[in-house]
Amino acid sequence: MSKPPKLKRAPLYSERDKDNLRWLWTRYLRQKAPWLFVVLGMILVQGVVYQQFLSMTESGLRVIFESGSVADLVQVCIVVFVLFAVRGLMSYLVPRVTIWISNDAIFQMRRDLIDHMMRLDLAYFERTKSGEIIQRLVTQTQSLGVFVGQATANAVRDAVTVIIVSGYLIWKNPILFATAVVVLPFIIWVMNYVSDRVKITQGEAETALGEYMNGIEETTAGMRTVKIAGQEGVETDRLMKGTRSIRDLMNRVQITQALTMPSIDLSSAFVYVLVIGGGGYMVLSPQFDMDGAGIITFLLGMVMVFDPARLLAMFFGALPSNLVLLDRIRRLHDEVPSITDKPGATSEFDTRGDIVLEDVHFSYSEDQPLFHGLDMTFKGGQVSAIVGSTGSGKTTILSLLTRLYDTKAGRITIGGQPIDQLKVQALRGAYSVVAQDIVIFNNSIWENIRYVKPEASEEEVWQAAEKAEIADVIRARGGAPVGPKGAQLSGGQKQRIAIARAFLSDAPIILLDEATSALDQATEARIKSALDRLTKGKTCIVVAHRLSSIADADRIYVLEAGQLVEEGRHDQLLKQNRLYAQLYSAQKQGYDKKP
Ligand SMILES: Nc1ncnc2c1ncn2[C@@H]1O[C@H](COP(=O)(O)OP(=O)(O)OP(=O)(O)O)[C@@H](O)[C@H]1O
Repeated sequence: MSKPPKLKRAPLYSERDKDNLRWLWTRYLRQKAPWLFVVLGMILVQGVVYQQFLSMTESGLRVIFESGSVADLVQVCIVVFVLFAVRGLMSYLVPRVTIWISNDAIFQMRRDLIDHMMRLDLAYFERTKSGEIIQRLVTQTQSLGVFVGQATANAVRDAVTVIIVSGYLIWKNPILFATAVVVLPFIIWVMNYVSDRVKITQGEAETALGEYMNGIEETTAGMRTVKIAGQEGVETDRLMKGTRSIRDLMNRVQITQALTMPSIDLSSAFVYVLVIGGGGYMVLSPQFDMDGAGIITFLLGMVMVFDPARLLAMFFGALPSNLVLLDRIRRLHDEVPSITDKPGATSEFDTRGDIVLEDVHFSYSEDQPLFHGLDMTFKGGQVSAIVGSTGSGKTTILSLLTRLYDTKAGRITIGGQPIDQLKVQALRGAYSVVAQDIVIFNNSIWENIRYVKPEASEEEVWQAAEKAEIADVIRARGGAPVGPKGAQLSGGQKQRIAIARAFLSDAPIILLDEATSALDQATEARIKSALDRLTKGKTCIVVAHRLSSIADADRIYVLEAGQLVEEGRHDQLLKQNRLYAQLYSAQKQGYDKKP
């Protein structure tokens, strides 16, 4: 086995952890403060019950050793029974309240994370592995919630028991107690050692788990490609590598945590020996006021301190892992969306006006500039087409128009109004998009169409389906779900669902990004006439590879590596005999050659 890398020290309770805990408290727990006080009250009762139990035991023992009165003994037994009944009741009520508090905190945390995630920019999802997001929303919130609720309440109960019982023991016999706690520095040292290592390794384990989940997501989503390419072995190896590293890291975390218990056990054995030895000496020596009942009670007290102390040690062993989880969750919360409504943003704009790009600069990353000074005008009410070689930036223009990304410089206006002065929802609501990556849910086709307009009537949905030539497929399939991501549908059927959605939402601006690329020519021709009806009188921007499909566009823009190199109508561009004409004749030859 390779040697694990040397671990850096990570403070148990850093400034960031303090800040995260404050955040957790103010957001999710402070509102429940009255209930937390109730829990604390019940925990205090439990602690006092223990102290009373000790005191009653001592009295009971004295009754046995000294007075021998059966009536007194019965009385002591009844009180001890009542004390434990009270403790039992508290042991039922405390988890009841804390389970409710923790599950509600998990619920609120998940709700906030979902809300926040929905506001984040598309860019966040394009750089973050989906496994990581799933992990935060599912497992990390769950573990943290349980820890915050039940584990913390138990730890407080244990701490209260330790404090009250120790206080009682100190009051009874400070010298013997001081003798018993000489092992304390050793326990503290072990706890520090454990938490340092757990904290670092837990962070690595969470990252590995996120990658593993992401791997599963990618492999299952791409199973068609995996199978056709015969890459099952490669994918198995990839996932196994993930599981192996999770196993190794979890071994490291848990083996380190397991160090806590034996060291506590060893310390407790040491303490018992000291108490029996020291206490025995005190009983035997006349200069101390200590009798047999006293030393038995003291030993019992030490047992009662050590059990909760062991549990407290376990709690502190698990604390660093949970601080790591809290930090991961907080980091998702700290992601700031940049595409939001500006102050004074309006929903009022001329959706039928011209869409103008003025001196637009944009790049996905600093080292790969895409547009530097792009000017374009998409006339309101007309059909404009963008063509160009692959990767020239066609789809990116549509992403900028819908503010999935913002320009780095320059501006985009609709009807003269800059789009970043508009409410994002109002802007996006003005578009119907039929794109290449169609999102299909595992629901019926009918429900999939209705997704864009849940309030639509049954008739409207059917009309849209008829126009997009998908109604027959709906009749044939009935309400059967279409499989995850529409796996049971053909590419053309998915495209027709997207087109039906565009018909249904009936937005004033239509963006078609390779909208008919997966259709056969006969269906494309039929849908083309429906699309012509859909786009009539509306502003329509079409991104197309198949140039024949945009020959009648009012204006065609030709892009090359982010630069606008030509623009005009189809016949004008053919006459210019430059890039467009070359692309067109290359495609035409390709079609002509086809049998
Ligand atoms: N989300 C992204 N993050 C980083 N780079 C991206 C992203 N999307 C696209 N790119 C890059 O930006 C460039 C333009 O991409 P875009 O999708 O706009 O091209 P396109 O002309 O629509 O191509 P195609 O015809 O192949 O669909 C490409 O080099 C692409 O690799």
